[in-house]
Amino acid sequence: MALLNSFAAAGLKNLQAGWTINQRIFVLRALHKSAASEALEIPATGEETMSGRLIEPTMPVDEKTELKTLNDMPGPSTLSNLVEFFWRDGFSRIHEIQLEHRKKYGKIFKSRFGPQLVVSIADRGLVAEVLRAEGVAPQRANMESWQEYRDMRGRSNGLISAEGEDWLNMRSVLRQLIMRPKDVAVFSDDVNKVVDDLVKRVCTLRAQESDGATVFNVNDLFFKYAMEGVASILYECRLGCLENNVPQKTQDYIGALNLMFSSFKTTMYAGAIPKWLRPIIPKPWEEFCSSWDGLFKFSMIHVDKRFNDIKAQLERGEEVKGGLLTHLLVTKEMSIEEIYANVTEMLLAGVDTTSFTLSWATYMLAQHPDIQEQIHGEITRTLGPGTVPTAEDVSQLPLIRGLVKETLRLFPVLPGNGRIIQDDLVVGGYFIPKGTQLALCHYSTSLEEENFPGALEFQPQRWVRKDASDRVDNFGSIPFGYGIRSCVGRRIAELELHLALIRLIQKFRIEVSPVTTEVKAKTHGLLCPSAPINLRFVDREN
Ligand code: HEM
Repeated sequence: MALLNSFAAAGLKNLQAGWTINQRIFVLRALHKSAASEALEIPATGEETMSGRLIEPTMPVDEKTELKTLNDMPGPSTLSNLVEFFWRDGFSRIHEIQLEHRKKYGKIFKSRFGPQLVVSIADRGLVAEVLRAEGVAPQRANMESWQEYRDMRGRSNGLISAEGEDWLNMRSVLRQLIMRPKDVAVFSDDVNKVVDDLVKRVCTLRAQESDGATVFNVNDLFFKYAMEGVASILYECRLGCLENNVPQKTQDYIGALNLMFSSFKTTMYAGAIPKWLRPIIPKPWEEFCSSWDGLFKFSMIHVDKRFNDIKAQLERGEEVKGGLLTHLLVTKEMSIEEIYANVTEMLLAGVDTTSFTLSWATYMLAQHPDIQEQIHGEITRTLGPGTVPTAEDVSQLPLIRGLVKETLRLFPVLPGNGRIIQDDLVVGGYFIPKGTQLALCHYSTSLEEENFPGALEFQPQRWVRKDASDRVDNFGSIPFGYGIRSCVGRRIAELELHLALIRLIQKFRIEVSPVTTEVKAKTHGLLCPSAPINLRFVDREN
């Protein structure tokens, strides 16, 4: 017992790496009763969630419980995965495959991709267990190709690609600056100026069409809005994305970004193709490097410019004022290389994610005119007609927040997320050894009827809290992740989304254009529209 207690005290971390699986299972079984429920922070039975249902304890604390191993776990064979992904274009249907596999194999299943084994978790309670058990520096995925590029060019890592202590240090700097709504509320005015330009751009684009209302492929427009918005915060300057003539440097950057995403499969292969094959198949790696070169170059130009402006101001004895970048440059909490890497990776993470969410949200509004009217009513009643909203106003507009949450529930930009577990773990009755790659199936849990009654319906009001005791932390839908490694840009994204949507709904009635056929989601790295979404923006009377 003393032995067990000392293990329990040291947590699961101390399970010796050199032990056989059976030895580790033995100790975990013994720990099961005494400590595992604490170590894994299993949610208490009866914990209430937003949908009013209970999180069931998924690891029954029962003496007779036998832990199963990965060998016992169901899942598709390597052959069927190969057919699914390479023959049936599974890369663009990863979200659908999640649903199919959940139905066929249950809440937890394994898949093999060549030598790589992935354990998929497709259940709200199990996802909660995994994320609540995370250590101080969780690892998302294997970032070898990102790391190789950075080593080759002598570049630092940003938050997305960093691990361990490096990541922890940078995360603790950024967390204090942008993780709370009130931290980002100071960017309201800057974002609102970008929203002004978005509204003007809608008017310019629709005026070019014969009906004076249609904007074709709204994602192009929202991509430019998201890039301009996030750059106004990260670089503290405007890029001119929403102007008629987009400046050449900005166009070059957009080209690099598109190369990174449009050749998603190619860049994925860049990581998957062994190094010795590169002389024979050089293109994926070359494209991967050249798009990173473009992204870094663009960030460096803007960071250096701000650095030189600050230096000049200091030399003139002027007070230096500014936002996030100014803070990082002045306090030197990060090295200049770390600043380059972080703004580069944040810009990369912050553009498509936000623009796809805006495309889906406006598409949903157009398809549900009654809901659009309810939201318009809430905005008008709360703000008065035509008032430009600020970040503070958003807390008074639960339906706008519900609109964003519901959009991200139905279309989680990251349909799945990854973790490489750093300690042996027991989840769903299985022993999963340290180092295993987990896939958290957010798309599938978001569409689970048990988690969200009427799961396929668009119901922003389901997120409106009835009173303060109404819990909203539903692990069924966590589009920004959860915990210490969750999205650091969440508050920035929400600010951009809320302010843009309020203004668009205030000014326009958004309708589906007759030339739009039903648009479904496809996976292209992120969950994105499979066809252009064309919408009509009709002036409202008020
Ligand atoms: C709708 C918009 C967005 C969504 C849905 C989203 C979602 C996510 C998700 C799911 C993760 C992984 C979390 C995890 O592993 O637990 C993530 C990570 C991250 N996101 Fe976002 N994101 C959005 C916008 C942004 C924006 C605007 C920025 C930057 C300004 C940003 C910067 C990042 C960074 C740097 C990380 C890595 C954090 C880390 O590893 O510490 N994201 N995001």
